[in-house]
Amino acid sequence: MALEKVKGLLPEVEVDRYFVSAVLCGSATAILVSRWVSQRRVQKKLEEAKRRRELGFQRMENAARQFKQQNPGIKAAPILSLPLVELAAKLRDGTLSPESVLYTYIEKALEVTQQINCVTDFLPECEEQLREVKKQEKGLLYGVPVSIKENIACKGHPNTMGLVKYLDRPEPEDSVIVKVLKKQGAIPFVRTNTSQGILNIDCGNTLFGQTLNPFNHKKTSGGSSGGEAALVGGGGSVIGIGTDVAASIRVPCGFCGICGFKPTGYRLSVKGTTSPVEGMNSAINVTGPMARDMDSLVLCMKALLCDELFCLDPTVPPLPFNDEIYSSSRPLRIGYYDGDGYFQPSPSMRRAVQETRKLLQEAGHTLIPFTPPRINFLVDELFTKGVSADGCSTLVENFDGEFVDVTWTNQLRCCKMPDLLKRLLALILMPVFPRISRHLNALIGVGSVKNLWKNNVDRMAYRDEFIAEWRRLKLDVVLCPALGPAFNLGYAGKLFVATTYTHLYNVLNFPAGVVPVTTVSEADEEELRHYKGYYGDPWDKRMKEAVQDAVGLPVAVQCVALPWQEELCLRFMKEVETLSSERRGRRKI
Ligand SMILES: CCCCCC/C=C\CCCCCCCC(=O)NCCO
Repeated sequence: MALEKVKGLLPEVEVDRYFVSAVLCGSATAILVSRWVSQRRVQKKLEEAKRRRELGFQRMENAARQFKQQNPGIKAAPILSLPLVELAAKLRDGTLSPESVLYTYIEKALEVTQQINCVTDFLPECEEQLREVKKQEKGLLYGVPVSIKENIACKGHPNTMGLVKYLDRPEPEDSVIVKVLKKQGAIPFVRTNTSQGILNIDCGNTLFGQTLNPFNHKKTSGGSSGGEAALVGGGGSVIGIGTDVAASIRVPCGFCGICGFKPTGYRLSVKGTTSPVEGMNSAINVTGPMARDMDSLVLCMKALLCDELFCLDPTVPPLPFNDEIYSSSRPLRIGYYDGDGYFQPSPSMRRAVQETRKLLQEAGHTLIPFTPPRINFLVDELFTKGVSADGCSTLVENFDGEFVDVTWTNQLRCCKMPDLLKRLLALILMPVFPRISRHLNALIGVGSVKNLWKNNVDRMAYRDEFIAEWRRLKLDVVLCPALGPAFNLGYAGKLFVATTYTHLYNVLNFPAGVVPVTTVSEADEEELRHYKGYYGDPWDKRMKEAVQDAVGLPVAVQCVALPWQEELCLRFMKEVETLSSERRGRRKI
């Protein structure tokens, strides 16, 4: 009846059924064919990139082999075991030649990447740089081979972030950070793997594959600077540079048992580095050093904070490294917390903080409990809503036409959901899983420019509140958990929100770094069996599964200072490193 009525309202037109079916079938075929053609194109590009990558590896392998044959007396082990400070000193005084160090590290990096797939490409121009450094005045990093995360521009190489669409865009010039490193005599020699699109704490993409943890191949190296952390942790590089907008230096460093430092945004240059959501300012993207020990991080920061940096990027404040603050031994007032109220720490994360707190107290510092204010508001309203202010459209566009890596499918599905569905699901989930419901709501974004400005105002107010509490307690620094231990493969891409411990300090824009202090014990593993999480929801269940089977893996703590107090933060990190390594030494006796 109703259909008849509607028909009656429509103008009388002769419809040729065969013609309509032909048009529909033709359109469907055209769509399928064009999709197939574009997938073939992507596939071809992927294969070509893999072939080029292999050729690059072979070329460097040959160069290293040739050098070794010509210099049979050079032993790798004594070079590879030198911490950066000693290595740099030996290079400067001529005890070691830049060639011997570079080719030794090339060989080692090849060996490490064959096991855990952490290097994306070798930089053949490192051989030219080898000749170049000899012509210039010896800098603080004279002759030191340096590894670079793949989203930091090296002239002639694309910043792909594991996305095929960027393969054809070689960078026209080095990033400022790379230029400064070269000015200081360093030799960038490899680029390292990232998560696809660099907004993930895993490290896998369809271009370069999955990077594994150097200590346990069933675990991820973490991300997004996971290639860097795995290479340094595996001994294939003595110093590397990563980027961090939420976790990407600190999480992989924690997972791979090395030190990593995220300075205040703008203290180091990000010119020439690609960010996961270009233009987004709700969490600040930074570059920072990653290395096996604290002295290496400090030497790298000293080298980077030089006139060359201030001249190449005038948006960086001209603040050279302040040795007086770094060298001070004045006792500190240290705030601490072992859980943030959003994601319950794993037993080893909490123990790492508690044991470090005790060591610091015994060393004469004052430890004061500290609670980050309004954590749900910070995570859902300021971080997640801020990062996805555009309803995730910038990020989703990045994945258009790409084969999506398994480490991303879960999260991308959430991001791609129509707003109405996100809202509906959030409503349904609210009574049972309130945390997941709030997250879904946040992924809708802010809706208007006016709301984005309001979000910015809220962020500033939150920062003032945080600083006021810090000041009320007269704190110098804060000690808190670093996410860990390394997740089992397949979990990181489903546990983005476990980055609360780190992304808080990108929203606040405070300097923060991680230092490994302990390893997972049998007792931690046993305690994990009773882990319920703060909410008992599917995320908590996943977290428990993610960190299981980790006995012996490294666990770090996080050290934080107020903005622009990089030197104080590094001093605190160094103290934590010294105290925990002394304790480990005592335990061995
Ligand atoms: C725009 C979509 C947002 C999706 C959901 C946001 C929630 C959590 C995201 C946290 C993931 C952080 C991974 C680490 C990112 C990072 O620091 N990248 C370095 C970039 O230089």
